Amino acid sequence: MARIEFDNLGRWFDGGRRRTVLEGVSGVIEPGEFVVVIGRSGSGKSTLLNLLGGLDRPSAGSVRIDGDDLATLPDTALTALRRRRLGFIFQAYNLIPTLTVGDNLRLPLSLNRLPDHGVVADWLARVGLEGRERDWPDRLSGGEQQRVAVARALIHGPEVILADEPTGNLDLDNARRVVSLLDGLCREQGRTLVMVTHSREVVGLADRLLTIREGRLAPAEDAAA
Ligand SMILES: Nc1ncnc2c1ncn2[C@@H]1O[C@H](COP(=O)(O)OP(=O)(O)OP(=O)(O)O)[C@@H](O)[C@H]1O
Repeated sequence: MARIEFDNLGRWFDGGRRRTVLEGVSGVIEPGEFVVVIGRSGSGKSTLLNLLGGLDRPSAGSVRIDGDDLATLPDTALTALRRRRLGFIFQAYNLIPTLTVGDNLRLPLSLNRLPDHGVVADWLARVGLEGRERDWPDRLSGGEQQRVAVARALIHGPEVILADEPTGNLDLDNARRVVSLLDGLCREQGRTLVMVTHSREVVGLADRLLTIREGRLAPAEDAAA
């Protein structure tokens, strides 16, 4: 299972003047942990998540997954690692609108050369959407679309799930359902879950909290402050 180590991570953007978004962020996420990332709007949470998932490259420092530094992996190896070992969930669901629900779920299977053999139907049942395989994503409610996105993130058996405000567009009931599904499935299968959220309720479910304050990691002892 994947161990994520990040060391002295920095990310800045050079416009007219340099804008530092993250600085000196270090830590380790152990296999099977549920880690929640919190912090004010604009503090750098999504930036950190994108760096951990290899969707963005750091300006300084490193991210290692099982010792492999993402920055030194060739693009093809990084793509393969993201595709096989990571699953992503976003606030806006990001289902492919021109594919049915079933085909959205088949995509990570075919990208990883895994057979379907009832896997899609099985995952739809797990997220409470049995029989919706032939529906188009836009015929589903927001909560249903996000549950498809949960299934799509997990269906190929990735070791790590990275979720960026997965409940940001949902009402409270749907938010609770999506989070308990994700938490339950990840725990049942020993997957690591790293979730950015503004929800205090989600914080209570997590094993550990990372608080980002103006681009830096707050010390653990005052993380809840
Ligand atoms: N490509 C970019 N160029 C310039 N600035 C950027 C870029 N990407 C992000 N930023 C800036 O980095 C800061 C942190 O953004 P980030 O999305 O990580 O914050 P966040 O904590 O996830 O915020 P929110 O809770 O509002 O989603 C913001 O001020 C943002 O404008």
